[in-house]
Amino acid sequence: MTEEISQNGYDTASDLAELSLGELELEERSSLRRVAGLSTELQDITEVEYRQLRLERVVLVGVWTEGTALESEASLAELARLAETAGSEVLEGLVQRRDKPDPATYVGSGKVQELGEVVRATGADTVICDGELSPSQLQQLEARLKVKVIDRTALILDIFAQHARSREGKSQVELAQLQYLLPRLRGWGQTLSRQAGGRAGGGNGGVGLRGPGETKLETDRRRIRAKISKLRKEIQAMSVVRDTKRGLRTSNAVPSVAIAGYTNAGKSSLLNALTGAGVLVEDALFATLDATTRRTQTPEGHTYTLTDTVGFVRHLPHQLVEAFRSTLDEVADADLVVHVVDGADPMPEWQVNAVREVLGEIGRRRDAAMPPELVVVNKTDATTEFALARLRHLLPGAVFVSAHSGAGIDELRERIGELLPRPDVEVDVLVPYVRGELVARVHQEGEILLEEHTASGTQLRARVKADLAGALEQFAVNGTSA
Ligand SMILES: Nc1nc2c(ncn2[C@@H]2O[C@H](COP(=O)(O)OP(=O)(O)OP(=O)(O)O)[C@@H](O)[C@H]2O)c(=O)[nH]1
Ligand SMILES: [Mg+2]
Repeated sequence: MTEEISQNGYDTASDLAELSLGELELEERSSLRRVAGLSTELQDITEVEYRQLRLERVVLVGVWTEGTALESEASLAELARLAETAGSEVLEGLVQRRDKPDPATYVGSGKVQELGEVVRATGADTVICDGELSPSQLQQLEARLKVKVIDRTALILDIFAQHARSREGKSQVELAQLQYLLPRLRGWGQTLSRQAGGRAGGGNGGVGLRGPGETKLETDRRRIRAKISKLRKEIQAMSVVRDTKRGLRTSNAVPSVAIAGYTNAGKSSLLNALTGAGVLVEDALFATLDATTRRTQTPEGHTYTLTDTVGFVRHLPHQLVEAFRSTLDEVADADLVVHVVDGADPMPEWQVNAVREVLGEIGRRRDAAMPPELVVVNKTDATTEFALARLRHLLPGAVFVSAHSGAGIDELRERIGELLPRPDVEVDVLVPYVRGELVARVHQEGEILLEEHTASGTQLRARVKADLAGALEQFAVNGTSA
């Protein structure tokens, strides 16, 4: 039977594995297990009414192929948060232990019936699967369950579609959605047009259906392909503007720091704590989709830029990585990546690995080395000493901060200052007082080794970047400016 698995296939290194596996009987392993505490909690009756108007009622289902029971539940809990972020009400979460997802129906075909019973009992109108399903898996599940079925990828794309604000962000999301839809066009075209019925239009097709809109779903692939290439060109044109802006910053020799990390880790909060930027902070996944750049200074007074970026998630749909290329390039082109980790998360190492995976993917695609990484554990105010000790051990060299209380922020400023590229050209110059702006630049961008005010100007020995060295060359003392 495909649904049974060999016992030693799951002996992971984790010390949790033994305990949780030991508790599970073989038979129970392949059954659908209810994950407790997943249902969306409603605050009061008015909220119930409000939600029922616009929300989907969803049942989540995951296939647990590896790792511990705890991990599989954490994965489904994250899916629940994603579903809620997209505006769904989570009624039930189920996990099936299996070697690998069933090629035909994702969960074992015998379990589809059980799942169907749960769907009917709870009155759900949508099933969300914790993975990326093939077009035919989606089709077959929908046919058997008689409700809409979407996968994790569609869910994440949906959240991005809801949160995109800028024209560039909207185009990027639409590109990703169309790429996702293209191979699924036939299967979805039938079921969607029937099920979405009267709710079509106004971008209100519900979870997984917002964005490109149904009329487009029913057009043929050629038109979608045409739209895809049009969007690609638009995004390309917009990223030229961005590159120019970035180019200006680099030619000014202002080092750049990119803040990357798992969604909801506190990246925007950290940007605010470091610069007082006032960027949107929200307890929601993927609150930030547009990169915000602010200038700030190291404790020594050197200016650098800090850019807040879109958050990552486990199994970030590759269509999004592709579509958000220009945004993610901010990270790849930075002089330093500040990798923010949510210290209060129950499985922070998952977050770290997922983020490093995406960073690695960006690096591979560009075939270039990624900038150095400074790991910052945030939310130290909201976690235990024990969890922090564990993280100190797991992430040597990390800085521990709380964007809320401000603890550790000064140390973080110092560490960033230390890790920024050092100016590498030593100059020995006498700058006339009328060129005070050059002296100011040396103070801002360079490192002063010696400064003296003489009758004919400011005498400076300093380390600066090549472009500033060029501007100072005319004032070199004894012609030794390099
Ligand atoms: N307790 C505590 N909560 C924090 C801290 N920093 C951020 N948060 C909270 O964590 C949530 C997410 O913060 P954001 O700054 O929006 O996180 P983000 O990484 O920018 O999230 P996305 O843009 O959605 O990927 C918010 O509810 C913040 O108030 C902190 O130091 N301590
Ligand atoms: Mg943010």
